[in-house]
Amino acid sequence: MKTCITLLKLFAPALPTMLLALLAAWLCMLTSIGLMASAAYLIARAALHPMIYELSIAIVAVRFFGISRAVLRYAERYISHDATFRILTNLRIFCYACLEKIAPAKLVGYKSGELFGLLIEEIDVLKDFYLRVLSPPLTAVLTLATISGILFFYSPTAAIWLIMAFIMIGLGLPYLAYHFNRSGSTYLREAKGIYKSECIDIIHGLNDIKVFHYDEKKFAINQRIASQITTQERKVFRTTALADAGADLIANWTLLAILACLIPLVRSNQISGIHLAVFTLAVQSSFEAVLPLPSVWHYCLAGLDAAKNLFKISQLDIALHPTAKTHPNCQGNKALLIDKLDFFYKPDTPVFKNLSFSIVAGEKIAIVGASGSGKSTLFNLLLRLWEQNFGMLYLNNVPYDAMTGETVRQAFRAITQNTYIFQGTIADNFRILYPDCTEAEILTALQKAQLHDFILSLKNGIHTDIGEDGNQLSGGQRQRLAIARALCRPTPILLLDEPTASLDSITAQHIMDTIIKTLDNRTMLLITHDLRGLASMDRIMVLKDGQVIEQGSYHELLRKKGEFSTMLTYQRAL
Ligand SMILES: Nc1ncnc2c1ncn2[C@@H]1O[C@H](COP(=O)(O)OP(=O)(O)OP(=O)(O)O)[C@@H](O)[C@H]1O
Repeated sequence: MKTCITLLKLFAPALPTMLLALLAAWLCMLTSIGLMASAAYLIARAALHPMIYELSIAIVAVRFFGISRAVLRYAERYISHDATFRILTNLRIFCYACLEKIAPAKLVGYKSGELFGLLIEEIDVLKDFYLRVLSPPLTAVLTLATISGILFFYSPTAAIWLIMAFIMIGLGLPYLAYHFNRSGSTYLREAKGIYKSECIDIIHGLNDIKVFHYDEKKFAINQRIASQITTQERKVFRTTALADAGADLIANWTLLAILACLIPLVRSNQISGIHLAVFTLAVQSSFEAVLPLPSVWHYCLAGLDAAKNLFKISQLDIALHPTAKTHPNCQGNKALLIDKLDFFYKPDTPVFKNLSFSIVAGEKIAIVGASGSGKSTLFNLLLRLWEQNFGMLYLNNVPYDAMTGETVRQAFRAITQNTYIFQGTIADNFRILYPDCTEAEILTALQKAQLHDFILSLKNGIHTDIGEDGNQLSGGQRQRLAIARALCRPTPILLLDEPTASLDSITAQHIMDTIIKTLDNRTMLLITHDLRGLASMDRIMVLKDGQVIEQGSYHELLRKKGEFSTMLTYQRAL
């Protein structure tokens, strides 16, 4: 029920268009019935060889209903598709806004196939909810009310037969189809999600699949799921086809029953034989409104399930940022305070326990530590991509809980281990971040990242298409492009997670020198495994078991001969 209400709220902006489309559908159905009735009248009357002028009204009626039916059908399709596209726009914006707020923290349990399904398929199902689920029953009810009302005037029994037939076709058959197919439909939805994840897995892992000769096994798994889906789909469509056939059978038998009610009226001269033909064809034509109903259940269930999945995602945002209410101004140079922070991905394996430290505005800090010690996790918490379990983070003395994730992120620019290069040109990748960015700004940033010469050697320069995730660049070039993008405009705090890991040591050193020069008095946090070039940092923090076990300047730590000094000695020896 709650899902239906939320769904209808999303449909609300398209309500006037939907009502207009419904009116057009109802009028179209009436003109369709009018066409059959006037044609029946014309044929039956013509069979009695009347004077031609006696048929003129019937001829005009046939023309009128014939033309207006086509016009109304066009209008109905046009308006209902307009309503559908309005709904689609609302749903896409809603879904994207929800995903954007909760990614990545609350999406960990989701497979990429499921998310892909959510963005494409589930929204497609919902977009048709009006056309396939809401409109057909409403049109059927309006048509039934009109035709049974007229029929009731001549024969109440015939009207009752018609109402019963509509109920059986519109409710009875859909219920039976639902009953037989419920588990099949649920299975289909789940299996399709798994199938999509498998396909995405194959696309991402194509190289490794080939290298490790995993092709046959992987494709066999995929084929098995695909054939299970086909078998189940066959079952679902068989039931739907049986329900459609049942609907035709009920319609024809009801027509016979109505004829049986009307023939005695002809005998007793209460209606003429011509009227009998008119009623028969009008009733037969009215079934056109109810015949699509047996398949409504299928679309209705699919739509409600899709809506549930979508709204589940919208609920996750409330869980992620429960207390974000104010939007303090976070511009200017920032200081950070991490106070008694606890964090875990899984309750039994904490990443941080009671972690506390502070960063003065303008400080350049390196965070080092063994692999898995929580360095990248710290960045994710600073960027509020994840929420801490206990403790608090402060940005310029403002607690994170008092800000939205978006406000927090405005203070940062980050190069993470998985920085994504968007599909399009080099310039596009800058303009995603800064839409008004000039060519000169892009070139200056590229120069800082030592990518300038390479880009200018390309035929189309910064307008060169670099493919999906920059796959037409080398790993090091992709990394330098990410650095250039982050340095394009000044930002209060720069977070760098191993920004030069795929670069040769000379280029890496040059880039780090440029970054530090560019930053002036702005804050920088650098995660690195390369301990040699850290002398220029104000402070180095060593993370171990979720704690800062050592901190100080490069030379202080060397003198101390603790963890950092040991790590550096090992690295030099290597
Ligand atoms: N999304 C996740 N879900 C569950 N556990 C995770 C997730 N991301 C990281 N972890 C775990 O959290 C711990 C810290 O990981 P993190 O990536 O922060 O380490 P790191 O110090 O950056 O490592 P590296 O130097 O190898 O990049 C690791 O034990 C890792 O297995």
